[in-house]
Amino acid sequence: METDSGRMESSVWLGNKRHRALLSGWRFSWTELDKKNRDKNTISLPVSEVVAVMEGQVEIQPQKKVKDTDRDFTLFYVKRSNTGSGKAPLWSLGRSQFCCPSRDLRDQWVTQLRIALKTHCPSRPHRLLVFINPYGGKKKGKQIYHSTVAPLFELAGISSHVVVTERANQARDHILKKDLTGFDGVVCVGGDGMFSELLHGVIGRTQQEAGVSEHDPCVMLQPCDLHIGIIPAGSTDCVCFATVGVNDPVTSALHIIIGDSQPLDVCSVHHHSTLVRYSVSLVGYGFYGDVLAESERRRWMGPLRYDYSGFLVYLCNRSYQGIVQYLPADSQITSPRDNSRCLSGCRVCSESTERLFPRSESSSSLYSRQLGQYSIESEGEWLSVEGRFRCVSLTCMSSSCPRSPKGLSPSAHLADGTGDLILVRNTNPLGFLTYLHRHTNTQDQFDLPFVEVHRVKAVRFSFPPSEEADDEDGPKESRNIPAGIPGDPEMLSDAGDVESGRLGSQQCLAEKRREQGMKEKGRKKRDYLCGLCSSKRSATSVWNCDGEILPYSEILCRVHGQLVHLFARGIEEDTVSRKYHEGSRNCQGRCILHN
Ligand SMILES: Nc1ncnc2c1ncn2[C@@H]1O[C@H](COP(=O)(O)OP(=O)(O)OP(=O)(O)O)[C@@H](O)[C@H]1O
Repeated sequence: METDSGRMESSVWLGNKRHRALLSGWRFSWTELDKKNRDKNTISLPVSEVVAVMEGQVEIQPQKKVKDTDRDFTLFYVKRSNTGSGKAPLWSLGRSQFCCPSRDLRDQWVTQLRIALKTHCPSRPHRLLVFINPYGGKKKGKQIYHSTVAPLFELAGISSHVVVTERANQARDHILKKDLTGFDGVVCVGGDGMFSELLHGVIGRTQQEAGVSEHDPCVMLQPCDLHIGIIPAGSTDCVCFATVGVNDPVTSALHIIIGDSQPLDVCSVHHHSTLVRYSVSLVGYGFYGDVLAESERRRWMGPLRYDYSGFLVYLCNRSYQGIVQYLPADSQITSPRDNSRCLSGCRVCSESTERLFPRSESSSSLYSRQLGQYSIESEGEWLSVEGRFRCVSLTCMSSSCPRSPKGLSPSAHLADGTGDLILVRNTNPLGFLTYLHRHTNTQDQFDLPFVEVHRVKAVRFSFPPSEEADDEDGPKESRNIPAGIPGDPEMLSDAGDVESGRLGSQQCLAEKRREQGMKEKGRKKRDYLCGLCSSKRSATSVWNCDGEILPYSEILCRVHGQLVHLFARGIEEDTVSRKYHEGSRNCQGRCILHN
């Protein structure tokens, strides 16, 4: 046996096999030895992934059993298993039971490992406030928490205060108003709606305490200290998937236990001088707004309502007029088309931490200095795009989900202080279907003539002055001809109208009448299909903000870099993401795989 500060080595037994156990700094390993004392297999893990060290022979699954033997100790740790489906690895609770030659040595191992845990994992939570939505997803929130998560928290020595919600917004109000002294984090057991409640509560409370007005879009919001954990138990768990890589309660619970910390950009949405909501995944107008509005009317259908509504809205074939202004981010740093992916330990995001929070003697004083200087108007040049759009989307993350493993914007970063603005101009139904379908396969959804994507810091959406009250089928269709889009039949026919008008020949007029007749027919067909949707055919859509309908159409969105922290570490690398990088020609060595 050998010990010195932070290092310990000795023989131990696992079952009937002799091993050499070694604790060296931030790693603990055990190596099987053969009869001639030669090394066989080694298992090595970072101390930060040790969940607990217990004296005796301890089991917690299927139920807790403790045999208080003299020479044994049991180690619980994070174990990864590949799902084989290209997703990030699932985490489960690994367990190894060590037998030492003496009780003294056992006690030394337990002490040294616990000291190492304290030294190398200072940010683990000790006390958590947990909100369970009993009606989220398949209504299994309480069961998931009590049978799967609570035993893990107990094993790790985390005490939790559990609130089972009785109404919507109870979790948000609790965080805003109640005393939270002593809590190291808040956790939701539910879906994206529950996460959003915690997000609004945590940001709102932090700004109240700092005396910052959330309504001012130019204000520098105060970053939040209280971490947020998500135990996925909803029908949509996109935020969990995009920040952990899988929707699995055990994986998420283990990330919370070991105190992982993932900063996250948040987008504030304003209408004039009022804060409307915060968003982390999607602020979407047009198609995504219509699908949400449609699905809200069909809540009785359960999770199936999203597919059904998506299908109906697609058939309606709608597009909407608007002006999108955006403040571009520095394109020298990253671009939404650089084929990189924001994975665990992302260099782009950590360099952005340096940019957003440069080291200084007092970070708070730096913050207050920046507060006075920031102005959306003065930051660079706003660019403007006007036209008719199938959808306008802004996302602060890839927004990947099990159905769309690459997400809305595959190269978006979780914490670089930017969002990706995706503009899908009006196109024919087949073109739009191609765009939607590319979210589910490896093809580039931005490589289409009617799609553009920009990395941005802020976005404004408004209507052209003459369009606000107009109906979609009024004369404006011919007034606002979107910029020429090669290969788009619908756009080409509009451009043809203008050309024929200039020639003024009888032949062209006859041609134009024929085309208008066809358009009329097409419109009748669309009107019929729209009749299937419950909503009235309208000149404007609604905004879908992380699954909530916004009450305003004209909005200003601003991205706040690393405003909150989740108990997560981003998506761990898997074989699919490696293929994705290897296939890329534009990577320029910025993605973490090339670090
Ligand atoms: N006890 C409750 N009763 C009614 N609504 C609640 C309750 N607790 C939370 N909510 C609300 O329910 C909404 C949906 O919850 P959650 O996201 O957990 O489940 P979900 O099944 O994924 O949601 P969705 O119905 O949006 O798909 C949230 O917006 C939340 O505000």
